[in-house]
Formats: sequence, structure tokens, C-alpha cells
Amino acid sequence: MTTTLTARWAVLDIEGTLTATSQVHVVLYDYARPRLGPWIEEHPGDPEVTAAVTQVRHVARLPESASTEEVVEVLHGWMDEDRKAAPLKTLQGLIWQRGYASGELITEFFPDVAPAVRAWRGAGVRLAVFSSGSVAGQVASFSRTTDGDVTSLFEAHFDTVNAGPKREKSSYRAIASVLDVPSAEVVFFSDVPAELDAAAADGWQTVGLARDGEPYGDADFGAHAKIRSFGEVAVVPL
Ligand SMILES: CSCCC(=O)C(=O)COP(=O)(O)O
Ligand SMILES: [Mg+2]
Repeated sequence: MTTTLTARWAVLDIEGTLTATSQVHVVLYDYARPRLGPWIEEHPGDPEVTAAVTQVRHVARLPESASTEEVVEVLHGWMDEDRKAAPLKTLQGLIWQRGYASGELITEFFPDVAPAVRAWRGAGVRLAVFSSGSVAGQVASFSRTTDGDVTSLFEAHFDTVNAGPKREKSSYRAIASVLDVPSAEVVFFSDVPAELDAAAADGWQTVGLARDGEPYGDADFGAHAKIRSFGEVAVVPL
């Protein structure tokens, strides 16, 4: 059965919603892990890199003199515990950008994703992304997928830097305000119930992705709509 939702914007999470969790935790994290140290060493004059490294030292309470090796040890620890820390996400995003540009990385969406988002977009629904992955990483990952370059489908990208943490209502308020629509005209798709709770608290429509074999496949989505695949829902414009 297909459920039809009416919304001006559909905002999509990535990990567990568009791609398998392993696409991020295995493919992308394994790509970034050995490249973090060399990237920091090779970009001493890049203000984004130096700001991220300074932030890592600050958050991890390392001395200002802490070496790249010590910083990388912290970053690897954060990756092991999947901590969505902004400086880690910034550095990963830069590394992934290069990986996608060089053809070493390709994003594999769940098979139901591309047909659905193309149909929603074709019907006139506007599309955006809200992920813990940096905006740079998001755009790079959409530029080279097994369904082709899908960047032109998405008009806006949000991360924990330009919107805020994904489990806080204020982030969804900020996004709705940038999109310039009432919250009720936005529908958010995510596999994480706490993210849906935060979006709903701001008045967004919410849909939980309970995908087979994924970490939240058996989660309790409470009052949120729940689907197992995008094939179960149609989004049409207001
Ligand atoms: C190329 S974007 C990678 C996504 C990422 O780094 C991540 O942590 C995914 O988090 P999400 O908020 O999409 O669940
Ligand atoms: Mg997710």
C-alpha cells in the first residue's frame, strides 16, 4: 500500500535512510581513516583544516602543542564510536570530496531511493538533505552514485554546522526558517527516532525508515509514520 503525503519540501537523512549504514561506517570511514593524518600534514595553510584541528585539540583537551599523530588518534577514536563531531565531519568531507572526484568512491543508494526522489521532484516537491556528514561531503557523495549524478535534484543541504545537532528541535526550526516555509509543510525522513522526535517537536511531518538489516530496522517509531522502503510513500506538493 502507498501512503501519500503532501508537503512543499522533503528533507532527507543519509545514513540508514538513503544508504546502508555500512556505506558510511565501512566504505567512507575506512577511506578516511588512513588519510586523516596525511591530509592534515599536507594542508597546513588551509584555514578550514587548521580550524578543525584546533577544535579537535580543544574538545579533546589536548595541549595546543599536540602533534598530528595525537590529533589523529582522537579522530580515530571518534570514528570508532561514531561520534558525529563537527571537526571530524569537516575533515572527512574534504577527504571524501577528493575520493569522489578521483573516482575512488561511489555512493550506493538503496534501490528504492532514486526512483522515489525523482518522482517526488518531478511532481514538484523540493528536496533537501539534513545529515551529520558535512555539506561538502554530502554534495560530493551525491555527485557520483550508482544512480548517476543526483546533485541537481537537491536544492539545499544542511549539516550540524549550518543547522545544528540532529536531535535538537532548534536545528529543525533553523532549517524551516532557511527554507522559508511553515514547519508543517516540510516532511523529514530519517531512520533515527530521536531525530524524528526533534523534527516533530518543531511541527514537521515525520517518516521513520525501518529498513531490513539496518540498526534501526526494529526500532520503535512511536507516533511517527513508519515505512520499510521509499516505495511505500508518495510525496506530492501542496
Ligand atoms: C558523505 S555524507 C556521509 C554521512 C556521514 O558522515 C554521516 O555521519 C551520516 O550521518 P546521518 O546524519 O546522515 O545519519
Ligand atoms: Mg541516519
